[in-house]
Amino acid sequence: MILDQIVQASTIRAEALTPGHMSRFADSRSMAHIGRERFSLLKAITGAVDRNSIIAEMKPASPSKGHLRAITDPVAVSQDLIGGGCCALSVITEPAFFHGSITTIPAIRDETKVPILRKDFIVDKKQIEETRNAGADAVLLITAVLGDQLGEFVDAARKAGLEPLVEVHDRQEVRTALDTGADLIGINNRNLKNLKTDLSTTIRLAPMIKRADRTVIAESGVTWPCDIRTLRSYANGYLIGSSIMAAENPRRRLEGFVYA
Ligand SMILES: O=P(O)(O)OC[C@@H](O)[C@@H](O)c1c[nH]c2ccccc12
Repeated sequence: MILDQIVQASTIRAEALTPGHMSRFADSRSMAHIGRERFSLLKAITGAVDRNSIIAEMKPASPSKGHLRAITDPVAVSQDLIGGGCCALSVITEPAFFHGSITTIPAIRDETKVPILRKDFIVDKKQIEETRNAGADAVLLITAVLGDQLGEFVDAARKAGLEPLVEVHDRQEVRTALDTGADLIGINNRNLKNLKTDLSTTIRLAPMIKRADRTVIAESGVTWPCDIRTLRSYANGYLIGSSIMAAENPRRRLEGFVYA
């Protein structure tokens, strides 16, 4: 199963993280911590009034789609997406299966005046510290990966000054996620076991989350503006990667979602 392989590779990388590695992105101007202003993902999602809240994802490749877009100039890509009206950026940092890199975050952070979400398979608390030092504002925590450790990781993220976005895919995972007190819950429409997407996952799970007064992000499989219209009464925001990255003009594709 692909998820097991990705988690295994992430675990090996995380075990190799040393304190020197974790602080290698620290801002030289302020020694231990980066000087970048902080941006709230929750506020960015719930604060948009005249547009849809889109988290645009910088993703070079994926196990399901293969090559999407070479990101040779991350600053240019991120500025293009911000110009297109996204409320936040998601940066995939997983190297082996998604061709991402943690270095993309420090490369763009000083120019980026929207929240930055680090998207990876977090399995070790050392990665939380690494995420903060890289300059991210929020971190993805996957319920299917962390299981009963989820609560601990939510607390660790908050302690590090990061907003956790907790990812779920079924009812049991929603219950686990709600128990941690997480404010932001991402419903992954993609089944990580067979990589198939089904937008009705959001329609099925969102009411449980809204009833608990939490914010819902619809993740994966949003391909066209009509998908936003389908999910509008269920989700507060949308996380979109492949459709934007594979478009000939990513900014224009993003604008279609923002103003759908
Ligand atoms: O490219 P899409 O179908 O728009 O999906 C984006 C995002 O939801 C997807 O990349 C994703 C959701 N959860 C993840 C966990 C790890 C890596 C990637 C992901």
